[in-house]
Amino acid sequence: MKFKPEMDSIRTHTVPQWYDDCKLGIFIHWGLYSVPAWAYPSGKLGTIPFDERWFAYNPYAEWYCNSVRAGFGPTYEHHVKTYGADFDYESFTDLWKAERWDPAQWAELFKKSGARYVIPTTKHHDGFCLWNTKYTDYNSYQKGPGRDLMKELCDAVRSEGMRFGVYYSGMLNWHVTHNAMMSDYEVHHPNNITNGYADFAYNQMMELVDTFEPSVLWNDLDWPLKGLDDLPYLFAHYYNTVPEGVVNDRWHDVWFDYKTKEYHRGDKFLEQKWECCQGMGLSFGYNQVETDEHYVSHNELITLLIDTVAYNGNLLINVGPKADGTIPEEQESRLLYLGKWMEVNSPAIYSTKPFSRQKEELETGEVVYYTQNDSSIFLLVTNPKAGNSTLRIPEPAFSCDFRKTLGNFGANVAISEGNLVIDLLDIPADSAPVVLEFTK
Ligand SMILES: C[C@@H]1N[C@H](CN)[C@@H](O)[C@H](O)[C@@H]1O
Repeated sequence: MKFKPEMDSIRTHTVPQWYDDCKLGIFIHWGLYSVPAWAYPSGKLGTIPFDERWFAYNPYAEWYCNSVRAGFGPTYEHHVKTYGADFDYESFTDLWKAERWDPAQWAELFKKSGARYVIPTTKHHDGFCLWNTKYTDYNSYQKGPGRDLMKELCDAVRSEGMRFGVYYSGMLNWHVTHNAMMSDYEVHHPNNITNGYADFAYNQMMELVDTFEPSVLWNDLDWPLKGLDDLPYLFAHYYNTVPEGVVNDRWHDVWFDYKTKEYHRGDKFLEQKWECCQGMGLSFGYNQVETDEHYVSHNELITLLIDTVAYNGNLLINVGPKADGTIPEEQESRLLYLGKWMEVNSPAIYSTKPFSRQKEELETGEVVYYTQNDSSIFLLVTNPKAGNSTLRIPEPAFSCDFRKTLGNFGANVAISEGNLVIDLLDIPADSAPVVLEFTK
């Protein structure tokens, strides 16, 4: 076995090329919380103080159970009015049927979006498992849909040639703890997390590795503090089982292959491989309260991908399916639009590296990004003006030859008075970002 259960050995693992090259993944938050599918769209993570103002007004619909446990606030009031004060969260297993779910349809849509990996929630904070785990009967095979949702999805994703990863909520399990979490401290120090629970989480993670051989282990929030000594054994087993596997950075700083960001992106890492995850709206789980205005626009989604890739990141964009197994039209429409853009412009995305410059904001309002591969430099112009316009880029970062535009628009390129001058021609109204390729 190449990897031994000791951190000196684990630290020899490197990020496999596939993960660096693929750039775009699909996150899926689907679970019991998809039945009520209700949250107060209070604001983006990072814009609201991480105290009661966040936890009792949580825009994350997948936090429904905790929001109700708060005992006050809009979600609690909605629950009492809709289901009654005595309706406990576990009873949603009787209402979750997934009656319209076709995993092949999901996989086809994700493939069309240009995504190359898919990471579903196998168990979110509520503790309900979406695979036929032997460690609890609180799972989708024994209850609710009566199906091994993860096995069906894994097979469908892989049959479309995409990689399958697993999200697991290691630190939180609200089927085990029963108090409302109303502070960041409580989230990272849940009471009642015993050695027994740490063993449960370890055993489930090992079961996920052996059952699915996932390309990504995406643990969330943190790992049970009583189980930190188990992690070298988990990582060694994982890397020996899945040599091209990667793990994220939410394991109590014990180890990571790549760093993660969630919604707020701040300073990017650039030197360190990273991944940004977020919903298309304010929530990961489907929230029936959200309308199109809460969602990033179609072009903003593409810019999000560009702004991530230009800085050495991957974008893990989330899909929140409805309880019946259908994907909300607003989300499907954005994935198809992204996929159409990728059909033409993916050479500037897949298998690229950051350039010496990543982003420039021009005086005329356009924002220009750069990526590169071994033979080309790509210049990606977000929010280009409709019709014909001229971009002036002072002190250009390169003087190589303009090769072509990617897409149905024209461009004339010249160096003038030390500026790279680009005439963009025939840009449609409300255009998606446009890309020009230069030869090194
Ligand atoms: C991807 C997101 N991670 C946060 C924890 N930072 C979760 O609390 C949230 O529900 C979602 O799963």
